[in-house]
Amino acid sequence: MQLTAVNIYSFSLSTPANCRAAPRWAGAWLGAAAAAASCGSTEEPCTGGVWCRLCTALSSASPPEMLRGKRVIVTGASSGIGEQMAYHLARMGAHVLLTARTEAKLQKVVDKCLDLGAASARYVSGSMESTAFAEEVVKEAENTWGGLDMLILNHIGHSFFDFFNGDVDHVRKLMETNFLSYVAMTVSALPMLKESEGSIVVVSSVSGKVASPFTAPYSATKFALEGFFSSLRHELIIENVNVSVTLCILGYINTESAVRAVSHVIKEAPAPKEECALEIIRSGALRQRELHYPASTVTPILLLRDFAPEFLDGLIRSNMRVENIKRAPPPQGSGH
Ligand SMILES: NC(=O)C1=CN([C@@H]2O[C@H](COP(=O)(O)OP(=O)(O)OC[C@H]3O[C@@H](n4cnc5c(N)ncnc54)[C@H](OP(=O)(O)O)[C@@H]3O)[C@@H](O)[C@H]2O)C=CC1
Ligand SMILES: C[C@H](CCC(=O)NCCS(=O)(=O)O)[C@H]1CC[C@H]2[C@@H]3C(=O)C[C@@H]4C[C@H](O)CC[C@]4(C)[C@H]3CC[C@]12C
Repeated sequence: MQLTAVNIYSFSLSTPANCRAAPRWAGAWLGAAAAAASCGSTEEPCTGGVWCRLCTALSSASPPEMLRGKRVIVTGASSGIGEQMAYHLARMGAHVLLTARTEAKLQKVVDKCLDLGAASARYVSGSMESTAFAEEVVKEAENTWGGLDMLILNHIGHSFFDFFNGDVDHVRKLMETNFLSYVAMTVSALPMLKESEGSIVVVSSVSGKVASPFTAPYSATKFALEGFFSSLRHELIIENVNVSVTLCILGYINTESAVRAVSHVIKEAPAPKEECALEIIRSGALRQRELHYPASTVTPILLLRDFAPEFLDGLIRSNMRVENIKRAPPPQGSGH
């Protein structure tokens, strides 16, 4: 096996020539030498997806050198997984533009990013309920950097883990925050991403693939992301546009807001946000189609969805302490 290794965080990364996903980023980010490398494997031709054994082996690597000096927007970066992504990117020497609503938290994250070694770090605060703000964030990147390499769409608006109470306004607001703003940022960023042959990373959930109780509005926004960005991926490929779209399918992660919302109901232990954040960055840098994290729970769920959907539905309900859900009152005028 002949591999081109790239300096790595704690592992090593190689670029196989028979991997359809690799030459794209290898050519653009690592130079012709890396792109010409070959792993020589004839065992399993790569599909460019998460199922390729070769890619899976390679994905035990982290891509910090690939991100050095790259210009990255991270949304929802004031807490949780977004905050952790900002720190990883900073350690990798990227330029980061962070956004969320709470200015005080963003300032702290920016300060820490600078301490950790970010090439530069700044923030724009505002609410993604407005597509005008979503566009403003991308404009800020254009004005500051004159380009963009990676757009990480991660924020979510507040939702409830509860029976759906008939609040249509909440569903509309959540669609605007969790879905429409993602579309608006992508539209504004595409010219710069085409220019840099960059990447779009969409942070979604198992809830965007399989519905569970108590997440109706949230789940709807995540299913919408899958439909929109999977269609967009097709169109970019048809038009030979070298911008990758990575959809991150996450299970339960130990962020404060998630643990607060569901720990009294969900029996399983959450996966660590730090590792999750690193996996998201890696999957984007490697231009993977999808990330499943943690794979040990997400991958079996997706298999059961296709082969035994009713069994899966029963399993989902039986893994919840439904008796611990305290119904919130319906909104006024909902007729419930
Ligand atoms: N944690 C989990 O178990 C899972 C998470 N995911 C996904 O991972 C991503 C991150 O989740 P997680 O880290 O847990 O979330 P957090 O609640 O920790 O973070 C949410 C972020 O979004 C920001 N935000 C909230 N409302 C708005 C708004 N209206 N406009 C702009 N920004 C806003 C928050 O900052 P501020 O309040 O300052 O605006 C914060 O930075 C989400 O896409 C989520 O769906 C998927 C599966 C599981
Ligand atoms: C209910 C959680 C959303 C909490 C929230 O409102 N965050 C924003 C806070 S802020 O406005 O103050 O900033 C849900 C977020 C992630 C969900 C979990 C998930 O996506 C994975 C699982 C999917 C499965 O279908 C249901 C259980 C999940 C653990 C799911 C539970 C609800 C969330 C924690």
